[in-house]
Order: sequence, then C-alpha cells, then structure tokens
Amino acid sequence: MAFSMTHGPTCATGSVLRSAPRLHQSRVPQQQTLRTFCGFKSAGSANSRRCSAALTQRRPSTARASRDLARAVECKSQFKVALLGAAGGIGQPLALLLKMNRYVSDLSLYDIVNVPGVAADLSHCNTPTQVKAFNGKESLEAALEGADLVVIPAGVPRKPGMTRDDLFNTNASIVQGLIEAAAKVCPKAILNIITNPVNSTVPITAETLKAAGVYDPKRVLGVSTLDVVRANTFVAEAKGLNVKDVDVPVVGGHAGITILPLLSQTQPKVNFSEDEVAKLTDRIQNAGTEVVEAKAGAGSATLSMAYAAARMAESVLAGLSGIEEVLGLGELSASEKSGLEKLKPELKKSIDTGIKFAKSK
Ligand SMILES: NC(=O)C1=CN([C@@H]2O[C@H](COP(=O)(O)OP(=O)(O)OC[C@H]3O[C@@H](n4cnc5c(N)ncnc54)[C@H](O)[C@@H]3O)[C@@H](O)[C@H]2O)C=CC1
Ligand SMILES: O=C([O-])CC(=O)C(=O)O
Repeated sequence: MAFSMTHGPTCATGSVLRSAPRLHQSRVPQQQTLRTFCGFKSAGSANSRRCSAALTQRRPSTARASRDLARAVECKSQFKVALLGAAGGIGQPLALLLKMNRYVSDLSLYDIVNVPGVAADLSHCNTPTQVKAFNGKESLEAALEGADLVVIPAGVPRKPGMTRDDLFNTNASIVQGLIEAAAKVCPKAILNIITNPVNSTVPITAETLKAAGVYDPKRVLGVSTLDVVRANTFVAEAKGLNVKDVDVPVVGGHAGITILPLLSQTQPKVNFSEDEVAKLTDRIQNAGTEVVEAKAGAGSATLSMAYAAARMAESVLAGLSGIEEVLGLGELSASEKSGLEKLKPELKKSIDTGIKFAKSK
C-alpha cells in the first residue's frame, strides 16, 4: 500500500520531499487478494505500490509472502469503514466494493444528499458487512464514530478544460470540514483522501489534524492508486503481457508531471525504447484528462477510481491486520531521475497552497 505516507501518500509528497511525509506500503500476497476481492487482478498494482504517492516497492520474498498470506487468511472482518461522499460517482461503486470486502464488518455511508437510497439498495447484497446510512451534515459525527478507516471521495469532479487545481476553491473547504470532524471523533483512524486536487487536499488534511493536535503522518494517505492501476494496464497493452502479471511502481503526486511512473522497475522485467517510455509516461500522466474528455462534461473517472480506492482500502486494512512493508524509491533510470527533479517544485507548490489555505482558516 502505500504508505506510511505521511502527508499522505501522496505520498509523494512524502518520499519525494523531505518536508513531507514518508510512505511505506503494506502488501498482500496475490492469492489472498484474489480471494478477498474477486475481480482484482494484479496484486502488485493495487496493493500497491504507491498508493498515493511516492513509493516504490519490492516484491516480498516467497517465504515472507507465505507468512503474510497465512496471517491474512486468519484475519476476520473486523474493521469499520466510513465513506464520505458515498452517494457520488465514485462513492456508489466504491460502497459496493467495500460491502464485498472481507475485512469490513461495518460500512458507514455519509453524504449531504441521497444516502438512504444508496444504503437501502446496497444493504440487500448478501455479504456480511453491515451498512448504515448517514444523510446530511448533522449526521457526520455519527458516521465517523468508531471508524478504523475513513475514505473521502466527497467533492466536485473536473469538466473538460479544467485542471485538478481548478477544483481547489470548492474542494479544499469540503475536505477541511470533514477532517475537522474526523479529528474530533476518530483521531486514530487512517484517512484515505481521494478528493482532488490530491496534491493539496492531503496537506490540508495534515494541517487540519495538526491544528487539532492529532496529526500522525502514518495515518494520512492520498490515494493515487489509480495511477498504478492505469500504468499496469497501459504497459500490459503496449507489451502484449497478461495484465494480472504486470506491476509498475508510480511515485510522486497525482497531477500531470508529478505522476512519475518508474517504468524501469516494471515487473516482469521488460525493456522499453526511449520513445515507448515517453509515450507511456505521457499517457499515464494524462489518463485522468482522457476520461474527463471522453465523459464530455459528465464528470471524471469513477469506476476505475472506485476499483483503485477499493484496492487501496484493502491494503490499508491488511496493514491494520499486521501486514506492512516499507518501500523506498529503488534505482531510477536517468529519465526518471530527471522527472523526479522536475516534479518536486510543482508538487511543493501544490503542497504550499494547501498548507496556506489550512493555516488561513
Ligand atoms: N484521487 C484520484 O485518483 C481521483 C480523484 N477524483 C476526485 O474525487 C472527487 C469526487 O468525484 P466524483 O465521485 O466523480 O464526484 P460526484 O460529484 O459524482 O460525487 C461527489 C459526492 O460528494 C458529495 N459531497 C459534496 N460535498 C460534500 C460534503 N461536504 N460532505 C459529504 N459529501 C459531499 C456530493 O453530494 C456527491 O455525492 C472529485 O474531487 C474528483 O476530482 C476522481 C477520480 C480520481
Ligand atoms: O482527472 C481527474 O480529474 C480525476 C482524476 O484525478 C483521475 O482520473 O486521475
């Protein structure tokens, strides 16, 4: 997973910039992931490697993987997850995937509108996870009560022609309000921030928790797992590989050039020409825009994002169950080193914007 991200995994932030948090990932062996979450394919990816930000990963040894597997299989559903923004484009499919997750015993669905219908619908699925509806601001604190993991896709998505930063004015306040409540009600919960611009909403989260005196960098994670999911898919397509075998680390942040795929560390080992590296990197960095344009005004990625966030949640809950691994950046190619240097100032700018906003409130 990603991280110990401290500011989140956006982590990127973390490993890339000293001031930011560090990340580590916890991983779940592939067989276990497949049992847990039918439909998930590449363990490496989703469990992934960066979940948000800047992390790299190495595969666990076979013996280590077997031990982890044994522990994971023993694990029973025991965690309470609060999903904030549950009635939205990401929220609804993500709620379904969390209802199917074997680690989740209780699922609190919170939104400012439409939650009762979503919860009634979902509650008819015959999986053991208990679903509860929390509709409207007055029910936010109740939704967060006892949460081990809080997943936040609340906020507005992009339309064609917009950047993720264009969402800042609306989404910064939404995230800050939700985090203030989480700081009060479930200060020990792990926070997974999906709301864009992630490169700024993660620092807002960190600053809001600091102001409340409950900041723990290991508990704040920006979700950039979708970049890993996309990198695995695009590399498998380009190289004619089985996508379930492909594992591409992606580090940095979650916007444009701050998304840095480490193609040189692709597993299984594959050779890329310079042209392939340039084209694949560009596609991975702009894949969000590809979806925004294809949806033509009807929003941004929702289904792939729900899938990615569910994988991230799976990794976090596996981590809470005792599976954890700290991963570094690994060895970078010359073009990756250059990409890393280029992304730092851009990422730092977004982080500073988030910090300034949070401190001004
Ligand atoms: N991190 C990533 O990789 C990705 C992030 N995103 C981001 O996720 C966010 C959500 O996207 P969608 O689900 O497509 O948007 P959406 O508009 O379909 O859903 C957002 C939901 O948030 C709810 N909401 C708004 N204010 C709220 C508040 N104060 N408290 C609780 N809920 C609130 C809305 O009622 C709505 O149900 C956007 O900011 C988008 O940019 C989207 C794709 C990928
Ligand atoms: O591009 C967007 O606005 C949504 C997003 O973060 C992604 O799809 O990666």
